[in-house]
Amino acid sequence: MILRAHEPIAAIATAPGRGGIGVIRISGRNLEPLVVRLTGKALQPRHAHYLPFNDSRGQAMDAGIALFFKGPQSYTGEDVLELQGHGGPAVLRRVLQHCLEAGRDAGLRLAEPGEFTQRAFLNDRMDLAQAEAVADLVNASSEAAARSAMASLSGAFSEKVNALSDRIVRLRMLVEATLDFPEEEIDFLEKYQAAATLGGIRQDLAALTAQARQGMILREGLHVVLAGQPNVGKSSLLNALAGDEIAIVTPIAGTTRDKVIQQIHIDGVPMHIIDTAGLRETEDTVESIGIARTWAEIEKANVILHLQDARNPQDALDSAITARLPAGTPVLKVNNKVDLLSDGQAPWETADDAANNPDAGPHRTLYISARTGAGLDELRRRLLDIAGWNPGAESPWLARERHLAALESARDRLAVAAGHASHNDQVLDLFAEELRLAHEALCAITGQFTSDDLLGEIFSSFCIGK
Ligand SMILES: Nc1nc2c(c(=O)[nH]1)N(C=O)[C@@H](CNc1ccc(C(=O)N[C@@H](CCC(=O)O)C(=O)O)cc1)CN2
Ligand SMILES: Nc1nc2c(ncn2[C@@H]2O[C@H](COP(=O)(O)OP(=O)(O)OP(=O)(O)O)[C@@H](O)[C@H]2O)c(=O)[nH]1
Ligand SMILES: [K+]
Repeated sequence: MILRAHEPIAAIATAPGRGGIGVIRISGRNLEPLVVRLTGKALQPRHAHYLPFNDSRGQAMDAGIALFFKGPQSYTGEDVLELQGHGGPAVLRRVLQHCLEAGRDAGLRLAEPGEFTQRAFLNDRMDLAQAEAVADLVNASSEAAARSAMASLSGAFSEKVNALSDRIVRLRMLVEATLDFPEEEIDFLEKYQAAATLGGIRQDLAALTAQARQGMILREGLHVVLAGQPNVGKSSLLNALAGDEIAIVTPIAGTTRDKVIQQIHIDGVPMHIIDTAGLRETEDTVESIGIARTWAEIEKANVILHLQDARNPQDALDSAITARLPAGTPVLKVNNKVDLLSDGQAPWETADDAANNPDAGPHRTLYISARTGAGLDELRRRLLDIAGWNPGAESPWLARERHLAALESARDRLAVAAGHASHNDQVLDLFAEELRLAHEALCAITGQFTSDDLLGEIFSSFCIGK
C-alpha cells in the first residue's frame, strides 16, 4: 500500500464482469488537462456530458457519460473524473488502458485497493471509522448489516465516540489546570465532582461498548461448528439450516471427509455453519486427516453444536468427545433424529415444547430433527442468544474488532483513573495521565492517531476502485 502519495490514480470502479454500466474513476490534484485530453473539452463540474470515449487515433471505444468533480467538492477531495460507459469487461479495460496512456506524463497509475477512500480519509472528507464503514457497506451480507454500516458511514458512531472523547478532554483540562496551580490542588477532585463526572463517562462508554459489540456480531458473524460422531446428521442439519443441499448426506458413516462451510443468516445475523468429518477412531488415512481438521475447527469455533443421535445419546464415544472440547467455548448438545424416537422414548411430547424439557437452563440439551425440521426454530433462537445478540436492540452501527479493542482499552484506563480518584489529590498527575491514554484510545477509532501500518492494513482489504 502506497501511503500519502499524490500521483493521479485510476481504476475500474464497478464490479468485474458484465453490468449495465461500468465506471472508470480517476482522482488527482489537477486533472483538467487530462480531462480535456480524454474527452476533447473542458467539462463543467458536476454536469453529465454524453460524449464518445476516443482512443489515441480518434476512434470511439465507447460512448458514455463523463462527470467531472472539481476538488475539494468530490469523494476523494481531489479532482475526480468519472467515465461511465457500457459495463463490459473488455471495453472497460480498453478505456482504462487508454486513460493510463493519456495520463502517463502526469504520473497517472492504477489505484491500489481502497486508495480512493484512503485519499478521502487523508483529505479529511471522512474519518477512519467512516472509511471502514464504506468497505463494510459494500461487504454487508444482510440488510441489517447494510443498515448499520450506513449509519456508521453517516458518522453516527464517530459522533458518539467524539462526544465521549470531548468529555474526557474537558475533565483532563481541569485536572491539568489544577496541576499548574498546585496551591489550588487541594480538594480538586471534590470541588469539580471529578469522580461523578468520570462515573458518568464510564457509564456511557459501557453503553457504547455494548452497542459496538452488537455491531461487531453483525459484521463478523458467528462461527458455529457442527461436531459429533459419524452419521448423527451433521450434514443434514447444515442443509436444513441453509435450506439447500450443500453437504452430502448418506446413511454411510464417514461420508463427510472435509469441512463444508456455509454462511446463513438468522434474523440478519451472519452465521458461518461449519460441517465437519464425524469423529471416531479410524484407520483410513483420508478420514483421519478430515478428523484432525474437525478438531482444528472446533478449536476456532465461537459455538460448538455437539450433535448426537437422540436414540443413543452421550455414549462412551460422546463422553470422550465432550472431554476433549475446549473449555470456554459454548457447547450446545443437540440430540438429532427425534422423529425416530418411539413415543415411550420421547424426552417430551413434542420437540418444540421447551417448557417440558427435563434439563432446563441455558445449556440444556436441544432435541431436533434435521429431517422434519422439529426444534430448529428453538436452535436458531439459542444460537442468537449465545451470540449475545439482543434482538430488541439492533445495533445502530457496524463495528470492528479494532473499535471494540479501543473502547475496551479506554474503559480500562478510566477504571484505573477512577482508582486514582479515590486516593484524593495525591495522584492527580496519574489521574490526568490515564485520562490522556483513554482519550488516545478513543481517537484511534476515528483515526486521529494512526500508524501508516494500520492504515495500510485497513485500506488494503478494500476492493480495487473503492
Ligand atoms: N457515480 C458515483 N456514484 C457514487 C460514488 C462515486 O464516487 N461516483 N461514491 C463513491 O464511493 C458513493 C457516493 N459518495 C460520494 C461522496 C461525496 C461526493 C462529493 O462529491 N462530495 C462533495 C460534494 C457534496 C455535495 O454536493 O453535497 C463534498 O463532500 O464536498 C461524491 C460521492 C456512491 N455513489
Ligand atoms: N430420520 C432421520 N434421519 C436423519 C436425520 N438427520 C439425518 N438423518 C439421516 O442420517 C444419515 C446420516 O446423515 P448425515 O447428515 O450424512 O450425517 P453426518 O453426521 O453428516 O455423517 P458423517 O458424514 O458420517 O459424519 C442419513 O441417512 C440421513 O438421512 C433426522 O433428523 N431424522
Ligand atoms: K455427511
